[in-house]
Amino acid sequence: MSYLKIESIQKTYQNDKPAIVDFSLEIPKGQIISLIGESGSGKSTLLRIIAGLESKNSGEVFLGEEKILTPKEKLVPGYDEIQLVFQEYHLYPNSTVEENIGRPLIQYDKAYKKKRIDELLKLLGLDAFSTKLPRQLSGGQQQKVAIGRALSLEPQVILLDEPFSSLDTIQRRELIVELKTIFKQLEVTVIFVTHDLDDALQMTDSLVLMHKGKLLQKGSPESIFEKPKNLYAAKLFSHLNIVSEKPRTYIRPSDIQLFKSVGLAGKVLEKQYLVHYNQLNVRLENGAEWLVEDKKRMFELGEKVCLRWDEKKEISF
Ligand SMILES: Nc1ncnc2c1ncn2[C@@H]1O[C@H](COP(=O)(O)OP(=O)(O)OP(=O)(O)O)[C@@H](O)[C@H]1O
Repeated sequence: MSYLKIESIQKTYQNDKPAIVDFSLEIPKGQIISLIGESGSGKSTLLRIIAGLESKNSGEVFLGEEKILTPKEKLVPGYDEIQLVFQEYHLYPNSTVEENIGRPLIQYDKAYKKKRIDELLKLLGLDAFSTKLPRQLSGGQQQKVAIGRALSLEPQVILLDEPFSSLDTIQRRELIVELKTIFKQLEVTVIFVTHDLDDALQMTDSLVLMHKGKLLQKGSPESIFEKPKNLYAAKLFSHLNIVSEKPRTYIRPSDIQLFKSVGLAGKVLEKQYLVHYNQLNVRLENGAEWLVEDKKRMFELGEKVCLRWDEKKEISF
């Protein structure tokens, strides 16, 4: 049974084009999904609507049986059960780590508060930093404090709005792996908003693509990679080379094999060393420029290279 149910949400900010267009999605309890979309596609607006922090023109959000009310319908907007975490940590700079985590528990019994803070410090590996101030921590640790604070009220749903964007790649990867384990352990339902496909894939194998306010495609990375719904969905995964003799047909660099002779001939214009291959920019005889992957690092600048691929790998729209 779906736990978080988003039904036909429509949202237009005043005098503007629609930010969310007929968006529906059902997420089972404890599932982690990544919501991917370019800037302005409506991701943050959708999260705020789910959290009950933003008005909408029509549609409903349900958490289990409970209908999520908008700020106009509820005296105190938002829900303890649904917590939003942002890119900016919004920590209290003069409060310690444990004080920051315990902030939402201000009205709770002292003993419970202490127990809950200790649990979260341990869960997040922040025990050693409990009396430190936010500025004494790394970016990744500060974000963990913000997530600890969001977890303090034992929410059912965590909405992560590009929470790792200000961290460097290594910090981000480590934090994603760590948090994924924690979220699974807590059986919390998570929507992870990002514009970075790699981050999304590290977090989950359940993707939702959002484009211009609409749900474009959802499913596993494999299914979207193999059958992208449009050019935007396809390009999220890799560059696409245009197969010029066929209308609206493309081939991915990773699906092209390179040979010294026989195949579509071209000349290496540029060579870029990447971790697993050299990326070549090849000018074909018809003047088109293609990106290909030289996995054996065989070809040099100016050299002739011949390209072949399986037609079944071509993507057409
Ligand atoms: N408070 C607001 N008032 C008016 N328009 C807004 C407001 N917030 C967002 N918008 C508009 O709604 C659309 C969706 O914005 P939103 O921030 O939800 O997208 P996003 O996918 O989260 O983008 P980003 O990745 O840049 O944060 C954009 O056209 C944006 O300009």
